[in-house]
Amino acid sequence: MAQYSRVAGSVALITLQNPPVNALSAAVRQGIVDTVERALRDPEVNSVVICGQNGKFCGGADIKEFGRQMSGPPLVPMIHAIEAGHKPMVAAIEGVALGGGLELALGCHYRIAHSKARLGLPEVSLGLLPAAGGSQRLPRLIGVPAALDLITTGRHVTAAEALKLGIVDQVTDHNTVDVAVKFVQSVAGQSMDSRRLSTRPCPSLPNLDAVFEGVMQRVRQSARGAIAPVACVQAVRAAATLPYPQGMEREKELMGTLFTSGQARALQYCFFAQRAVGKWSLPSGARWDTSKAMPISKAAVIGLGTMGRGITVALAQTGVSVVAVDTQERQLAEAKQAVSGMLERMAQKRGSAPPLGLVHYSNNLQAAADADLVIEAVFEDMALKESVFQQLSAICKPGTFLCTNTSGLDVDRLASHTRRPELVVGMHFFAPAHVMKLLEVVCGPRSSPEAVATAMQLGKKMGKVSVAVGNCPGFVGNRMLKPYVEQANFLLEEGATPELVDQVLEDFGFAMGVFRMSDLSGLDVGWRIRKADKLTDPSVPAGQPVRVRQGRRYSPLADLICEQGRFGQKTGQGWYHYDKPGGRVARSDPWLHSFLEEYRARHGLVARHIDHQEVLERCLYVLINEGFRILDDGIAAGPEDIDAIYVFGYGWPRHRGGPMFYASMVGLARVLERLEHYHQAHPDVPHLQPCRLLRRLVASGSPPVQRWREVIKRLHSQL
Ligand SMILES: CC/C=C\C/C=C/C(=O)SCCNC(=O)CCNC(=O)[C@H](O)C(C)(C)COP(=O)(O)OP(=O)(O)OC[C@H]1O[C@@H](n2cnc3c(N)ncnc32)[C@H](O)[C@@H]1OP(=O)(O)O
Repeated sequence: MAQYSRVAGSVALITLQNPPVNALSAAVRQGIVDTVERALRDPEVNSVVICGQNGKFCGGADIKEFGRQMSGPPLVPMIHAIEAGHKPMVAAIEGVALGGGLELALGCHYRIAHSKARLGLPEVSLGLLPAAGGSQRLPRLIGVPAALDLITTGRHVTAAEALKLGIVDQVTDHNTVDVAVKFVQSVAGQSMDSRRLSTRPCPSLPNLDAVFEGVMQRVRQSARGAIAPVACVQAVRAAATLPYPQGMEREKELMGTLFTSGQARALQYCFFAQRAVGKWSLPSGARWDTSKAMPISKAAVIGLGTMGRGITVALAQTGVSVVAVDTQERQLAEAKQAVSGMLERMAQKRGSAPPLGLVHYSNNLQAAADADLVIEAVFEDMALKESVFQQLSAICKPGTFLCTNTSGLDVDRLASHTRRPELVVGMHFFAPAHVMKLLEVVCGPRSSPEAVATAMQLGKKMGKVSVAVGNCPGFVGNRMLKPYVEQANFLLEEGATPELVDQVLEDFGFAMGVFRMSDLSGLDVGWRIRKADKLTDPSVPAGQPVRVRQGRRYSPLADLICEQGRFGQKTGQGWYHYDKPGGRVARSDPWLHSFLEEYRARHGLVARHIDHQEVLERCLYVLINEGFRILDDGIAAGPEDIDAIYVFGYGWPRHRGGPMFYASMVGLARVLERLEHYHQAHPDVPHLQPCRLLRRLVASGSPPVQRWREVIKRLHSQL
């Protein structure tokens, strides 16, 4: 809807009304068309201001309409009619002007923004391009390089930057609509010819071809297979090289390909998944909208290794006062330096003061006594964590939430070492904790709704995508990672190389293949866990084949690599070779290849040719299969939770929508058939055995991923 009113005698005020973000739904577009026509017709009106209800100009096209049959007036002629209008039109931008919202504003003759407004063309992050003339008007307004930056990254800019770039004509701290009304009266009656962006030439650029070639190369590299950024470059190129009408044709043609693509569906699914995970519910019935989160103004972080330091930085950045505790003086001193350095660098980038005063350091656990919430981040060792929880339980004031940053240990067991198990939850951050967007909030069977709500809210405040998950070894992310890494190791035994496996996964779109990723995280981490799980124990029962543990196939390859002191990047050697310890460029390592050959020979394994499809299917489908088990076990509430975890924490390519969405795109019947095939070939690998939920979903006709929750509910209610 759009409301029409007359203000200051001769100004028509058109207010977009579609809460919460005034998205351009069919009804809003119809409202704009009608009210603009009315304003142009009305002889009493000499100028127009367009604004949005509730301090938000417009969040763009209505994404919910994309999957449906289009109805209502299209955006392009609607915006064209505004631009062509003979009365001055001003966009009064408060809150946001994004996507179609900014394109609407670009059709206006002037743009006035509130200083707190954010503007951008984020269509690329939804697998689209600004196809309501944005790809043609913006380069004409601000030049090709700046337009390419905004359109290919989708980044939002502040009003101040928008003014500097020339996107807006004025920024105000006052009531934007009042300022716009005053302004539009001052230009009423003037010719708007020079203000119509579509009639302007694109500012010329020397070496146009070279600029576009360079940009295209960079964009292709960072896109990792995503097609929208490439189409965005092509559209801007059309603006720079073609007259406006032909440029618009090209924009439409490129959008036609993107609009119906699987990638656009995947990216739009991710948009809604990211929002859906905030609306958590637990098997106990506790929910996001009925559970009260407690305010956290003082937190404590215990253990200042890499994770503890990152968490401290992330908390301080959020404005939370932190007491950072490590009982080892040397570690404490190093952490102090590292945390201050990180805070200073981040502040310098932002051009603000570092919040150094918010962080206090102590070598005594007692310093956590009056914290509202404590995050334990000591070494990943159950006995050590148990002792810390026991002490915290005695030291902390009543009501302090006790959280653990464990990456997979039993949160409920830790809770049982306290006198307040209901206040214990997992807060599993990902390294580096001040950068990575994901937070798994692990809910034990005794965690109270308030504890979960508080951890979820704190995560949100820290800018994280917080996902509530159940308590089981590895939770969601690491539980699914285990069979994935295991398959990769089996593939090496059978004849693949780390280079082949990584290449296939990186071609799929992962930022890093499994072996490169393991080298980066440190191979010793997994080794320690396998030791704790008694998998590497040399006292494996006599006669037990060396490639079998606990009755199933086991590859000791990673253990043997660790025994050589090869822990990955940090030691300069792992699955790859690095120039020096801490080096980042992974090089193929002839030692590793000979080692694999000797290993196969020792175990009577004959290397065979393994094609890309097998690598991809075995690594991904086994991970997806575990995802179905997690859903069946109720450890994740829905596929969106798993997908958000993989996209935001594990480098899963966003344009593939997350593992569960990907499975639905491949076809559940196909995933099932391939798992059956591989399980038949490897009956000693239980993870390849298709899970019950997958079979039930296929039997139910493979419903779309958005309907899996219903099937899961039905399945459980029949138990
Ligand atoms: C045929 C097409 C031709 C032309 C091309 C034009 C294309 C487009 O315009 S595509 C859309 C471009 N716009 C965006 O990408 C903006 C998306 N929205 C956001 O980034 C954020 O929502 C926000 C910055 C606008 C607000 O953030 P915040 O205050 O944190 O709120 P939420 O993100 O939680 O959103 C609240 C609520 O609104 C829903 N929503 C937001 N934007 C849209 C939208 N464009 N269409 C439909 N719905 C939208 C969002 O899903 C939330 O809904 P729930 O409360 O139900 O979860």
